[in-house]
Amino acid sequence: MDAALLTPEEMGAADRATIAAGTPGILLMERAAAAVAAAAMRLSGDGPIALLAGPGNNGGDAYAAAALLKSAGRAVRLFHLVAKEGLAGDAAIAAGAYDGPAETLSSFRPGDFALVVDGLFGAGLARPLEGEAAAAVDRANAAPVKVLAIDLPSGISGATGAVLGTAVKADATVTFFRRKPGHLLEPGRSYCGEITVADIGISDDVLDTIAPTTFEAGPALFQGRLKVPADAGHKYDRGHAVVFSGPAHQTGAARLAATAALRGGAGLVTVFAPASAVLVVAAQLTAVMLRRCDDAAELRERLADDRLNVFVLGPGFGAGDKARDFAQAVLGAGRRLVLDADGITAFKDEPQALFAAAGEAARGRPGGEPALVLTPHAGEFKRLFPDLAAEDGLSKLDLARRAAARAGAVVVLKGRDTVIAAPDGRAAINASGTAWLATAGTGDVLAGIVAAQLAQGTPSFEAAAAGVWMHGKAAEAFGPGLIAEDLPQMLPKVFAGLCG
Ligand SMILES: NC(=O)C1=CN([C@@H]2O[C@H](COP(=O)(O)OP(=O)(O)OC[C@H]3O[C@@H](n4cnc5c(N)ncnc54)[C@H](OP(=O)(O)O)[C@@H]3O)[C@@H](O)[C@H]2O)[C@@H](O)CC1
Ligand SMILES: [K+]
Repeated sequence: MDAALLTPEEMGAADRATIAAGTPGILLMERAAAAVAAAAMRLSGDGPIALLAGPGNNGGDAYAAAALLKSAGRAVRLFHLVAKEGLAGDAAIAAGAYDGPAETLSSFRPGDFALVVDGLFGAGLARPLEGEAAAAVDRANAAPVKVLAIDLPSGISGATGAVLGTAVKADATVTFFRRKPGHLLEPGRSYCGEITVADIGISDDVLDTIAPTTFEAGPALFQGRLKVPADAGHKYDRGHAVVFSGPAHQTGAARLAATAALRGGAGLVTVFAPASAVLVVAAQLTAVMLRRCDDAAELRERLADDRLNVFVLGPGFGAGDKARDFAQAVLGAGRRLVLDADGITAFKDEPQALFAAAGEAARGRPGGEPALVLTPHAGEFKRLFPDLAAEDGLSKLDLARRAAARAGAVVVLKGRDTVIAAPDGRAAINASGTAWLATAGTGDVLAGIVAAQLAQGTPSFEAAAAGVWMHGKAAEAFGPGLIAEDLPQMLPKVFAGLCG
């Protein structure tokens, strides 16, 4: 449960369960404030600190942090959106215990301070910022002053990462117990700066009843399900992945995916190429094998070999009838399929045919496990799910979840904050990677790495989450100047970090 991300409602439930079990709310607030004060000391040097306090418990944290900083001898001034008398509950108690200077938010001038601590809104943000609060945020953002956000930068939705009205651009954010989706989803992630998760004494046991369904895509989520090569294992224990190549003039994408599948841990990888492309592909492959596969009839013959357990279709393939026929043949044979790029586009006029085949294939698998993994970027997503893409107010998390449920597939909605969603409602947000991943061919590599995890027998949701995370880590390991070909070569480093 270390990977869990809590929605603001789930965080409220964690808070209430902890209070009901005997820890007073004001104690949680004091611990939260202690973590904020420690970060503020670190960030402010010896300079003066402004604390902005909103109308709820986020403001309460600001009052309690102000009291701690003041008693540590620091120069603090507090600016409030609502006077003390307007506060309730723990926030009122914290405000009552603070005896330092407090002024209205309209008199806040960021230039007077070394650090601004943002305690305007956190998990309780319910609508766009406006008026005095929005003006204060805009002043802070325009000034060359460091900002530390309490829980979330004010204006960022904890549930979706969206900016509501305007939002604080923080250098650092201190949150409590577990992060929220808004800390990892863009644009929220870019507004948070460096994120610290403070332990305020909420027990992990509360998660048993909350049963979170959103996670960070990282080892804490998938490591227990990942297959690492066994000491005495045979290459067939690690599966046999097949990547379909396009015609002779576009084989590069399949070769990239195939190399990535091999480096990603598949025991064997074969490229299936049309007769016209066989010589071109053969000239450029070594450990990856090659077979001719011209049409659906030939593919059905090849599918009689049930050691071929995972297929990648789409990179450089062409988005015509053949892509649809091949995808349906693979799913019809009950094999797992990573459908990417042209493979996705091929179904734009009849997505239901794909979803029906995916549903049928899943029903034939143990536990109804999804057989199809879709890896669209935003444009491809729109082709398969135009109504969802057009609907207002859906976060990337909502989009991927709704699509996964409809398609009976694991959906990997790609981007800087890739979301992986399963039909059962679980979703993961990836935070690994660098801006250098936005380059040609990296999607082909991702499809190959995901296929490798599937080939080894990792369940579809975890395999997709692991593949996305590894892909990002490979980019981080390479650093600047990355092109797609560099990613597979970085995978040994990623595995070294994972397997020790
Ligand atoms: N959970 C935990 O374990 C712990 C949580 N802690 C802290 O509590 C924080 C959550 O506190 P919270 O629930 O009081 O919400 P918070 O963000 O302070 O704001 C709610 C207030 O803002 C108002 N309001 C909303 N939007 C607005 C807008 N645009 N413009 C103007 N007003 C707006 C809203 O008004 P209403 O919607 O009711 O009209 C309500 O009055 C959390 O982030 C963390 O810092 C810690 O103390 C330790 C333990
Ligand atoms: K805040």
